[in-house]
Amino acid sequence: MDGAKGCYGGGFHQKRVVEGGWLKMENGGYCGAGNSLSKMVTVRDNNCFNLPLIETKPIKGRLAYKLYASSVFVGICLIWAYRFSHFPATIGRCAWLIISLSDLWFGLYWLLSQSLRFNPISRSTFNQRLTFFPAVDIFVCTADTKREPPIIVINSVLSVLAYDYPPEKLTVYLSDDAGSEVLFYALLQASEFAKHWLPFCKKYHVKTTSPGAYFSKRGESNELFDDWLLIKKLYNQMQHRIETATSLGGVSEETRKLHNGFSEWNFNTTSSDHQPIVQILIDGMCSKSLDVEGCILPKLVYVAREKRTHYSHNFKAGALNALIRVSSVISNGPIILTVDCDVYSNNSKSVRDAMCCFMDEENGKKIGYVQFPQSSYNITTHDLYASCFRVPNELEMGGMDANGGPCYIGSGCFFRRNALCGAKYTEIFEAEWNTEHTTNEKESTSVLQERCKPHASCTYEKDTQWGKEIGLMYGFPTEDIVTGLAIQSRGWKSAYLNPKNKGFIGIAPTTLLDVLVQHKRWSEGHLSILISKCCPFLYGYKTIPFTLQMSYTLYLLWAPNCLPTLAYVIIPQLCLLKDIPLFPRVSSIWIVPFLYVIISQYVYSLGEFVSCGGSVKGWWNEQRMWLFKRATSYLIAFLDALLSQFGFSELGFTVTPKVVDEGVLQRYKKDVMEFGSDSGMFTGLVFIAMINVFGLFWGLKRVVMDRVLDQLVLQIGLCVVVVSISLPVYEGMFVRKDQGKMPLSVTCKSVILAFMTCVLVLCS
Ligand SMILES: O=c1ccn([C@@H]2O[C@H](COP(=O)(O)OP(=O)(O)O[C@H]3O[C@H](CO)[C@@H](O)[C@H](O)[C@H]3O)[C@@H](O)[C@H]2O)c(=O)[nH]1
Ligand SMILES: [Mn+2]
Repeated sequence: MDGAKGCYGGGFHQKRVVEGGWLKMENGGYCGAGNSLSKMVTVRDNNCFNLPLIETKPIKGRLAYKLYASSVFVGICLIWAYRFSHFPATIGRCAWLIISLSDLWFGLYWLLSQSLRFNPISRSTFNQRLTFFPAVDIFVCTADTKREPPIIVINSVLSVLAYDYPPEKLTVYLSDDAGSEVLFYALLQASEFAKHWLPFCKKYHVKTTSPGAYFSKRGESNELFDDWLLIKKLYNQMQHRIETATSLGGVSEETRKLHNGFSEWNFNTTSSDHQPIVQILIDGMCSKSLDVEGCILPKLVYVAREKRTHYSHNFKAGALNALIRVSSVISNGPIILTVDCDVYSNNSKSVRDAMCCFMDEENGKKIGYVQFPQSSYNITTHDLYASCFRVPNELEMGGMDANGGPCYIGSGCFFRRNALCGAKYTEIFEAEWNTEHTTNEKESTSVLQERCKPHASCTYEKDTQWGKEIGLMYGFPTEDIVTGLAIQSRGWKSAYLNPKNKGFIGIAPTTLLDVLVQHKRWSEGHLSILISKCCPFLYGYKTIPFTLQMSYTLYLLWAPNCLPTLAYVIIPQLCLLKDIPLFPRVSSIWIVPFLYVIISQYVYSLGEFVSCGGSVKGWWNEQRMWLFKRATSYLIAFLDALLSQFGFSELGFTVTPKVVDEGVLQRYKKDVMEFGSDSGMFTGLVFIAMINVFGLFWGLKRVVMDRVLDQLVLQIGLCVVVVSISLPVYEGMFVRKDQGKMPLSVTCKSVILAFMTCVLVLCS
């Protein structure tokens, strides 16, 4: 059979060029060489009756929204007009200019945000109509056994192994960037437990197929009681063994004899320096890969790509690219699912749902990837750190979908392999689904493993397009967004699926600092995309719709938001001390657009939040995080992105911790904000909180003693808002006694700093 057909580059004849060991086809597609054994079938009848597999509906209430948005726009223009026409002649010119620019920024940013709100859509699938099941390769990646305990990783792996999908079509790959023997041991344990767990899930139609999550829920019916007890016991035993190995940081000599794979680890192996390791734990062919009921199990593969200290490994993007290549040798599924190690599958039908999008007769072939929302199971009632992404998940992603497709957010995303590997979409593209095993059945597992290793080596990518045009893109802390954008710029659409029964559930960070550090990485990554050649307006020029470019830009501009926000929480307050008005008098007609825009936008945003399922308190918490992120993470990210643009700062990836100690957890559960460490970020927060207290006192003093309310109302109002948003900060400084309170050093530093600033302003 012709080798070109083994690739997923399109079903027409291409001239092939060999580039870095990979075949490059004329239409821009890449694929692994060496899968020429595969047979291709073009599937036209994806279901018996040719009924649609997906349904797309607009989200309601758009006309009312458009009317409202127009009125806000008028208000914004009036504010701009006021700023322009009332430029002060003498004092306060500089402050006025800064606040005017901030108003200009906020207005323009609001305009961008409209691209997500005009025509959002939602999709539903008819997965029972699906009759053809292409092979799916599932990638789980982990990097750090301390921050990402093996038992969490194992639960994710088990959850995706147990998908309600033909098992011979599934292969699960675990990428271990920690190169840890303990994790290998844990996966070995999981491969044994899977033999009991998968039949159990099938028998009782378990939807939440992560055993940890499943057993933490109560209320099982009596009918499955015996089975339930038995399987729970097995799970607990496995958990115990894995946790013991984790705490010992290694496995015993006895255990090492259990599997040949342990020979890959010796005294010299460290997480940052080791040879490539590929171990097929369940190979789907021999009798060992049957479950206790005699049914076939999905394949399971452990991969630790080669790491050498003098080679940059490109973090998660590098790990996933190694998996793309290794998987092309072992299973070469035309669909790839990526999940993070802390994300488990919560809906056993997700693969079928995603497949509906790819196989839909009408629009399916254009779809390059299908994204599910990110949710977390450890969110407290009022979501203290705003980790729910409620409005983005429920509304904004649907808005992007209408504009050409959601962005890729790193986890819970199904890709068409060839779209991910650089193929361009063209009208004549015909999807071809591989229906048979691609591997040579006579080949032994160990030979196959050896054949995979070069694909996971450090040098493989040298002088190739990997990380540029093939696979996940390198050079950005947010590889996800830029990769999604690249795929869309190659002509593919994407789809967003948000079924009621959440597809994937992860773990949200549980301390303020973790959240801020995570947002720093994101916003820095976003800004570096915007100022690179991947800027949506350039990169997506003529290839993605203008509204989609706008939607991307809205996210990519997170970091610069710090400047106008900081201006708004510092300058009007300092101006209060000097009696400089920055807003219209209450008696002036110009106050109307200000009040209209401020009040209506607050009311609208509350309404939007509540209609997406949030609570009023949750909304308030989100407002607080809005300010905190802008004042800290975004500022540092902004500076870092600029520095790295000029080559002064190195790319990094701080892995978000998925576990915390008991005390922190208890406070988190009570919605008590966690400070506790001496971080520069907190110094900034206290500084702002104090400036606003001083401003408020001074303003009130003027009102009471000199009766000058008229011209300072909005400025005083602003202080009141910032002070009430910052209540947890004051509490952390002056009231709390627990470990999570604001460290005294931070309090002293920033109070003195704020005080000095105010004194300087007063004396100037
Ligand atoms: O060198 C590395 C670093 C990280 N990871 C993995 O990447 C995933 C995401 O890392 P995490 O620390 O959990 O980051 P988050 O901030 O939670 O991740 C969000 O943001 C990332 C981009 O910044 C995306 O890749 C993620 O999918 C998205 O959930 C985890 O599974 C890690 O194990 C690696 O495999 N190798
Ligand atoms: Mn994560």
